Amino acid sequence: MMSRSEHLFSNQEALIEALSQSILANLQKAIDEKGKASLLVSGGSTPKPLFEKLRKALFDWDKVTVGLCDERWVDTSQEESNEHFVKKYLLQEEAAKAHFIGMYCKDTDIYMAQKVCTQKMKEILSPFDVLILGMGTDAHTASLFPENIKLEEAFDLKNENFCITIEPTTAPYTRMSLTLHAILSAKHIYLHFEGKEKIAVYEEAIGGEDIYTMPIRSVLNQEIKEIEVFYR
Ligand SMILES: O=C(O)[C@H](O)[C@@H](O)[C@H](O)[C@H](O)COP(=O)(O)O
Repeated sequence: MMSRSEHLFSNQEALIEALSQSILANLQKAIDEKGKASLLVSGGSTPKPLFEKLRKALFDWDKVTVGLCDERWVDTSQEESNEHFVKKYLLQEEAAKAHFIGMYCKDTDIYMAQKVCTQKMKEILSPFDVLILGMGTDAHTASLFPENIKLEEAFDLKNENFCITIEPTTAPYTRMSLTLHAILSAKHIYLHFEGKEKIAVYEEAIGGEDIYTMPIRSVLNQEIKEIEVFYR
């Protein structure tokens, strides 16, 4: 049976240090095996200090391609864009040498974009080596929001689409999200969250079954892949 491994920290510095070391070690393993690595990251406010740490690491960043777990469908010049966020906080200093493949395609209708994104990700980023998820206090992960009409399709492991459009009813912006199938295809999956409120959400998530009310459960309570939880 696959499991969750939990890494609980008492302060942010120790968490970021351990998480960044673990991520870099797994990227290095991929580079040793196949000469390149892919790193899928999430948006939100939590990853900022992690990105600021990672970007300083002396590493073969030119062998790394960075992609996204989800994107808000706004122009990449806007602060709300995850592409904007990743370019601003991760792809700097040493990590400026990394390659980047975003989800947003300017002149494509978002529903067509599902196909374009899936194709791009399968060709360039897959197999995913390292994937880092976040979690909202409503128990969403990537852009898989609770009680959303698209969740059934997003959770269907026979659905080979990597990307799905979601219109959250509880959060702004139409989104593009990785599907569960895409998330669980990653070799190393991390969940990173911080704060008491999210710890309570996490405890509730691992204690229950309904993945539609708490989408993070689809990742936490499955037996296909191990998930490493870094939290404080
Ligand atoms: O683009 C997004 O919205 C994210 O990828 C999302 O899934 C995020 O990880 C959580 O919302 C947590 O966000 P915070 O770190 O801001 O709480």
